[in-house]
Amino acid sequence: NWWAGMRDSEVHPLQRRKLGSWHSPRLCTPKTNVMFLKTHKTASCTILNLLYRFGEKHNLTFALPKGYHFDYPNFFNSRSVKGFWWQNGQHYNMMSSHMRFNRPEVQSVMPADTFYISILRHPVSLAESSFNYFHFLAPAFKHSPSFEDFIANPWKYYIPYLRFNHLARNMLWFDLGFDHNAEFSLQSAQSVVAEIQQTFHFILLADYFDQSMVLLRDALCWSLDDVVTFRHNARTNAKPKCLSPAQEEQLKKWNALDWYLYQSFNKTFWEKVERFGKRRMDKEVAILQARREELQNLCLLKEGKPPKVKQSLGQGVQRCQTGYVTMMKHTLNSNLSISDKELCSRMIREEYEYTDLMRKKQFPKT
Ligand SMILES: Nc1ncnc2c1ncn2[C@@H]1O[C@H](COP(=O)(O)OS(=O)(=O)O)[C@@H](OP(=O)(O)O)[C@H]1O
Repeated sequence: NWWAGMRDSEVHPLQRRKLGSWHSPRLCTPKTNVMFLKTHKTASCTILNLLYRFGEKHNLTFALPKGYHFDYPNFFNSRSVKGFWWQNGQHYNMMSSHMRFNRPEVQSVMPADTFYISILRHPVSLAESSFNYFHFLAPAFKHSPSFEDFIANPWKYYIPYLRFNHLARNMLWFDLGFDHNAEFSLQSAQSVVAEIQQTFHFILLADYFDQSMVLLRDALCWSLDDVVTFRHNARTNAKPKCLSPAQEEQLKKWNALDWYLYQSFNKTFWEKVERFGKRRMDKEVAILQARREELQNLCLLKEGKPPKVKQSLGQGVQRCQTGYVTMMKHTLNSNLSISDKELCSRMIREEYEYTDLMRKKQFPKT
């Protein structure tokens, strides 16, 4: 594909038509009002990075928290948006920091034509990531000698409604604003999924990150480089340690609400892929990966590169290890040109630093 590495700006509009779907899926207007519900341990920092980059590039305004989240784990309240009350009638384009979703409050802050997105991850790999990352925060994890012990007998360590214990059980359900300790019933799970489908226009899957980016780009009518990312917030010490099928089943049972949620949106995700076209998807994923590779080679020191993660259409669970986390940090190549340095710095900028920067831009005096 001779155009694989091209930036959109380098492609003449007439050529775009010839290139087909990747460069010009249809005559569309890029969406600039986007609400991203940032769920936990789901590649959400990687998505946040691309949203901040897009916002910065197009001078968009963000509904920002006073710190780095909207008073999490409490339900979102418009009062936790910096400046919302004293800047009466403030219009925001984007909102993307951690929160516990609360639809009416979010809708009171965001414009009516906002495009709502969120991201889920397979509950087995999510639980493992959460156990490692939140080991000292979630009481249930803190009191478990090991992940295996926790899986074998979660009720020994888990007290419902203890602050931060939601990180140990059905945390996606919690982040989406529902009761993560509720008994599973098909009827109520179906009605929650229906409610989420009514609110959110697209639910991405971390396990199929690249496919998610292709669909997101299509839905938002954005350019290729807008959705090319480096992996953020990844562990450096992730040695693979497989869980047995029985342990995986136990985790799915323990997180029955999240498992139902994941299965439901996994189904609709692949229906979307079907409509998009499987061959078209494969082609566009390849283009995305080639561009990421190109940008990694340009931007990152070799030893700072994130590990390659294999993603294939048929594969679900990413099996992992236990232990305590150290996070991967990207390091820029030296001697980049000024413009490349700017581009690369944006791509590696972490959540806190980027949030501070956007806050400074929007509130220069505070
Ligand atoms: N591109 C891409 N594809 C797949 N997975 C990815 C990607 N980017 C980040 N990650 C993984 O997401 C985990 C971090 O998630 P978050 O950024 O949501 O964490 S946080 O809740 O904001 O702390 C963390 O998972 P674990 O490494 O398993 O802990 C990251 O490795």
